[in-house]
Amino acid sequence: MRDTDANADSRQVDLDDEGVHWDQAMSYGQYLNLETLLDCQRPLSHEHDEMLFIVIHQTSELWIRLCLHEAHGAAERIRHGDLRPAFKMLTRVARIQEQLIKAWEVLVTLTPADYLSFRDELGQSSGFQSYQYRELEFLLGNKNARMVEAHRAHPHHHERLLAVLHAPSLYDITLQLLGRRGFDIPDDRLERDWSEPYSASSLVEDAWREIYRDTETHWDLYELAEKLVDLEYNFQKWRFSHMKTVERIIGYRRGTGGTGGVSYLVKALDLQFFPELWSVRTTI
Ligand code: HEM
Ligand SMILES: N[C@@H](CC(=O)c1ccccc1NC=O)C(=O)O
Repeated sequence: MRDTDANADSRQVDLDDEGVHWDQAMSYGQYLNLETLLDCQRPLSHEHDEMLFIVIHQTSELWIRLCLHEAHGAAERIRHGDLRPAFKMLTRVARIQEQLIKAWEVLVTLTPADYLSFRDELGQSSGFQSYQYRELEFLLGNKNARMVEAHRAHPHHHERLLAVLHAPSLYDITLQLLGRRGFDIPDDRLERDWSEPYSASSLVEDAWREIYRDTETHWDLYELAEKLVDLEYNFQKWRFSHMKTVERIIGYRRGTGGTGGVSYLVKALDLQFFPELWSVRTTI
């Protein structure tokens, strides 16, 4: 049976009725700088799957860019005790992290042989050199001055990483807020060499215990604690998925960045951002 004219019409939007602006001063592509963006995918090999590898990394870097924007914004609000906008930003970070975690499902469609077909092209480059990832780790509180060395050749990235290394992390800022709210936070957690890794304190755990036990009184601090736990929980999920994906794709080969590969990624799973927010769960 042939389609009637009416049926055929219903399969197309009538653009004349819509009032579409055909000639725009500012176009979609201009606003989003699409020509530049879509000119950034330059595979080095002729292997079909290298495009996937590039796009996964580039989209991840874009999401991390937004995570940094939101997490810096949240830190600034927490510094001023303005928690509601901080919650909104931290919730957004958690949603972005879900996207980053989901992306592994696309990447695992790459078989070991697919990846090995262009791996040599990568030389000694590695995710280890992701300056945005390192900034996010520093901002959340995983401080390690040696990680900055990998960025010596790029003064701009090097300087920025040093600045974030030497600034209080999201957790340091949170503990300062707890101090201002009357909790007994040790002086050496309120002011210290911020470039040093944070070490857990039983007084800080006591403070979180009080907040978790009496949520009615400390509702906003309890909510802040849970937002931070969401963030760390998602971060660990990302690290774990990365480690398992790497194991699935390159097995126990060494990494292009010079580490042991999977063994290095397993060690990174032990690094905690907000230690007392986890330990308090045993003592509450
Ligand atoms: C086939 C896919 C991948 C493989 C085989 C792989 C492998 C590795 C290995 C072996 C390391 C350890 C450093 C080294 O020696 O190279 C590493 C680190 C890293 N990779 Fe990947 N990776 C893959 C995909 C990704 C993706 C999609 C991202 C997203 C941005 C990413 C981000 C990172 C980061 C940030 C590090 C540093 C982690 C840290 O220092 O804790 N990797 N990767
Ligand atoms: N470290 C990876 C290489 C790698 O994955 C990579 C190389 C260049 C740019 C990003 C990468 N992704 C994450 O580490 C490997 O050993 O195969």
